[in-house]
Parts: sequence; structure tokens; C-alpha cells
Amino acid sequence: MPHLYQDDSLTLHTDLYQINMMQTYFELGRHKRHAVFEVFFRDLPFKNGYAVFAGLERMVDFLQKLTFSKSDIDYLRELDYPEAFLNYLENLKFSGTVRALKEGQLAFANEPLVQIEGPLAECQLVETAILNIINFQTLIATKAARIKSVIGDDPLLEFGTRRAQEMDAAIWGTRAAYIGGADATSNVRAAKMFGIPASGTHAHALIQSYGNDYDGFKAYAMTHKNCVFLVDTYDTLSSGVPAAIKVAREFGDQIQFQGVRIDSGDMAYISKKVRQQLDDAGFTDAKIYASNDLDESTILSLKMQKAKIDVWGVGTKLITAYDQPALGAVYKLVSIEDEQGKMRDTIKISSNAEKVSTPGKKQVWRITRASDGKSEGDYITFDGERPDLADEIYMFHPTYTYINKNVTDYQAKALLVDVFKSGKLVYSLPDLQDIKAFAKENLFELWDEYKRDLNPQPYPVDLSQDLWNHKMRLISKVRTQVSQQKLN
Ligand SMILES: Nc1ncnc2c1ncn2[C@@H]1O[C@H](COP(=O)(O)OP(=O)(O)OP(=O)(O)O)[C@@H](O)[C@H]1O
Ligand SMILES: O=P(O)(O)OC[C@H]1O[C@H](OP(=O)(O)OP(=O)(O)O)[C@H](O)[C@@H]1O
Ligand SMILES: O=C(O)c1cccnc1
Repeated sequence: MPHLYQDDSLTLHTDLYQINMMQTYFELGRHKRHAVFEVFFRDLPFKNGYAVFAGLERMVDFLQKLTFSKSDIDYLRELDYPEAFLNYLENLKFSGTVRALKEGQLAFANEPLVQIEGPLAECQLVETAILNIINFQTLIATKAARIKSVIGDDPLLEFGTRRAQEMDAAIWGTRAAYIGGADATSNVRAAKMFGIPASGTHAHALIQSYGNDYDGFKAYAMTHKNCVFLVDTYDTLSSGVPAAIKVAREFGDQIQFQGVRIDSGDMAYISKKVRQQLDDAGFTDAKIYASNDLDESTILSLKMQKAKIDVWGVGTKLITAYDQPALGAVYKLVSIEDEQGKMRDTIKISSNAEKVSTPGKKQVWRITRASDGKSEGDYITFDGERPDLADEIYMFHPTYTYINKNVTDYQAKALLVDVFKSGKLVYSLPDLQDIKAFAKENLFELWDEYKRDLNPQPYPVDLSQDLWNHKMRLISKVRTQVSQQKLN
């Protein structure tokens, strides 16, 4: 086992280079300069049309508890950081201001999801953990939403813990999956911690230990009221389902025969046969559960084949975000206090147009039509611009500016909400059930074209005219400065 410290903290859950930069800032008297960083991703995960933002609650907890413990400082001393710097770290608490999307909010590429401002060194320290949390949880919430979008109203059970990237990922991934669309989880600890419905059937081992389906189901029925029997251990149609029916008949009202689970084979063919067998036996209410490497494409295919599946158990491909292991959200400096105490907006230029950052402290607005609440797109402004008070806005594509429209009769909703003000938590964290309901509600705002799993239309994320002008000015200013710079 690794060293376990009595005073373990998550504060060192950062990359060494953050501490190194903090040291530079500290020793050169720059650590208290006011800075603004923003978190955003450049590409939506899974080629989906939207992402479901998740991770805020854990991020808040992390920031609230941000202090270097004695053993943290001792460890940094071993790494040879100077005493004056260690003294500074010893007294450090998060004193910054944070705005973020609410959990469950729909998010799109190139818009700020989280905005952290405060003393430069503090903002730098927290980058790694914030990205770690937001990237993972947003990824899993989005994957769950994709899966749920093909499942519709049928229950989606999250079964992934055994295949997750270790324990933390199973726990927080389960929470994120619940926000995005899962209805219950097999992970008992996650269910207990977050108030997620716990759900489960039984494994093949139970049947194997009794040697046949009938004895296995009977044993389970003797010890449980609610029964879902796993019918594919030996032969689903000739043994599993007939044995489940026999036990259900024998136990009658003593149990609630909820249904059967199939976990192998051609699930379209088998589920139809199973449905027939259950119906013929009079168990028309018994549900058919399915699991086995399911994801949105196999589920969609099974739906198209009219598989008779009522409840979907999804593990590996959900909890590991199988087809895309990471979301690439980044944390970029957008504004910094200069020598004169004035804020100076910063930009990062790249030969790749998509990678040029948008300078300045911003706000994101969701523009919806007043008539039906459908979204026209997102509109990024300088903080302080008020599109919600205007009668008309001009929305244009930030690269292909000839794609544009004037929007009237709209509502503009500011998406970044206050979370911390000067280190003090000012946001009351919603209940998980409310977050889940909020995520579902948000989807109603999106046109179906943006929601389809395959090749969705790109959702407009536009800059206000002022912000766009500012970005263009800064690009040419920085280019001029770089070309005039004499390095030798
Ligand atoms: N009718 C179907 N249409 C499309 N995909 C299906 C259908 N039936 C099953 N599948 C999927 O095909 C894959 C079959 O995988 P696999 O060959 O591992 O299963 P199996 O051999 O039936 O069971 P086991 O897991 O015991 O090896 C799974 O991902 C399953 O979800
Ligand atoms: O396929 P997933 O989407 O990851 O769903 C979870 C899987 O975990 C279980 O299988 P496992 O082989 O671990 O155990 P079991 O078959 O003995 O239940 C279960 O039967 C599912 O097949
Ligand atoms: O309850 C189940 O059926 C279950 C739980 C975890 C993994 N696979 C199946």
C-alpha cells in the first residue's frame, strides 16, 4: 500500500508544473496579480451534438477544502522548494471567484464552462483537478445522454463498476451517468452516497453454484421478494425461461416476478421468443432485461429489429466512455492584471484557426425563441454586455461570418452562474434529482437536428460583435508584436 497520511488532502492533486509556476509567480511578486481563466473544450465528445455538463459539485468540494496539509508541505520541502514559498503555501486558501454552468446544463464547443478568477498562483494551482473532474464527469454524462436518447422511456440501468477505471471513476461516473440519463445503478455505494436508486438482478454464479436454473431461481425466490431471473446460463429458451416460469408459478404471490434478464446471444431473436414464452404462460407484465456490451448503436439496432426488451443494463461502454476515453477541455488564461493594475486580455494564437482562444472575461447566453422556447444558439459576450435587455441581436458564425441572422422575439439566459465570490461559496448546490430533471428539461430546448446521435447539425456558438472585434484586434496586435520582437 502507498503511504497513507492522517492529514491527506487533495491539494497536491495537481501537476508539478503548477507548483513550479506558482513558485515563479511568488518569488517574482506576481502571485497575487488578478487573473481570469476559463475552461472550455474544442470538440464535442462522441461527435455528439451537445455535451451535458457535470462535475460542479465535486469541484466545489475540492475548492472549499483547498489547503496544504502539514504532510503536503513536508513533502514539498523534500522536493526542495524554498521555505518562504512553503510558508506562503501553508497559509493558502482558495480566495477566488468562480462562475460555472449548472450541472446538467447543455454545453457546446468553445464556450466557457467554468470561469475562475483570483490571485494568479491560486488559479494556476487548481487547473489540474478542475479539468480532471469536469472532463471525466461531463464525458460520462454525455455518453449516458446519448444512450438514453435511443432508449427513450425504458429504464437504463448503470452496470459498469467492474469495468470502470478504478473506484473513483465508478463512483463519480455513476453520478454523472445518472445526471445524463441512467435511471438506477448497480453500485451500492454510489446509490447510498448520492441517493440514486439501487437496482440489480443476479449473476450466472448463483445458477452455476446450484448446477441448474430451476434450483438457482428457487433459492433466490426463497430469499427475495422481487425477482428478476438471469435465464441464459445454460440455454435461455429450453431451460432458463421455462425454469423461471415454473418458479414464478410455484411461488405465486410470495414473490414479485418482475421478469428475466438475457445476457448473450442474438438479443433480437431471443427476446422475441422469450416474450412469447412469458406471455403464453400468462406473465404478460414480466419485463425482459438485457445486458451484454450494449451501447447506443447496439440498442438502436435492437430497437429497429423490434427486440422485445424493456429494461437496458449498460456497463462497460457507458462507464468507460468506450469510444472516446477523454474529453479535451482546457483551462486558458483570458485576462491578467498588468503592472499598472489594469486588466489586460490575453489570447493564445495558433496556426490552427480553431485553436485561437477568445480573449477576455465572458458570459454565455442561451438564446431561445420567445414563441416556443427553442434554442437559436449560444451567444458569447463580454461580461457586462446585456443581450437580455436588447430587442434584437445579430448572430453570426465567428469564422464564416457570411452565415448570420438577426434575431428578435427571443429570450437570453445567462448560463454562467455565481458559485464562489472571493472564496466564499454563494451557490446552493441543487439536489441530484433536480440536476437530473434539469438536464432532461434542457434537451427540450434543442431542435431534434442537434440531438440525433449520428451526424447532428452543428449548434451555433457565436460571439457578440464587440467580442469578435476585440478578438480580431488582439490577433493582429499580437502578430505585430511578435514580428517586431528582437530576440537577439
Ligand atoms: N440482434 C442483435 N443485433 C445487434 N447486436 C446484437 C444483437 N444481439 C446481440 N448483439 C450484440 O452483439 C454483441 C455480441 O457479443 P458476444 O459475441 O460477446 O456475445 P455472446 O457470445 O452472445 O455472449 P458472451 O458475452 O457470453 O460471449 C454484444 O455487444 C451484443 O450486445
Ligand atoms: O456488458 P456490460 O455492458 O459491461 O454490462 C455488465 C456486464 O457485467 C456482467 O457480466 P460479467 O461477465 O461480469 O458477469 P456475469 O455474466 O457472471 O454476470 C453482466 O452480466 C453484463 O454482461
Ligand atoms: O444486477 C445486474 O444484473 C448486474 C450488475 C452488474 C453488472 N452486471 C449485471
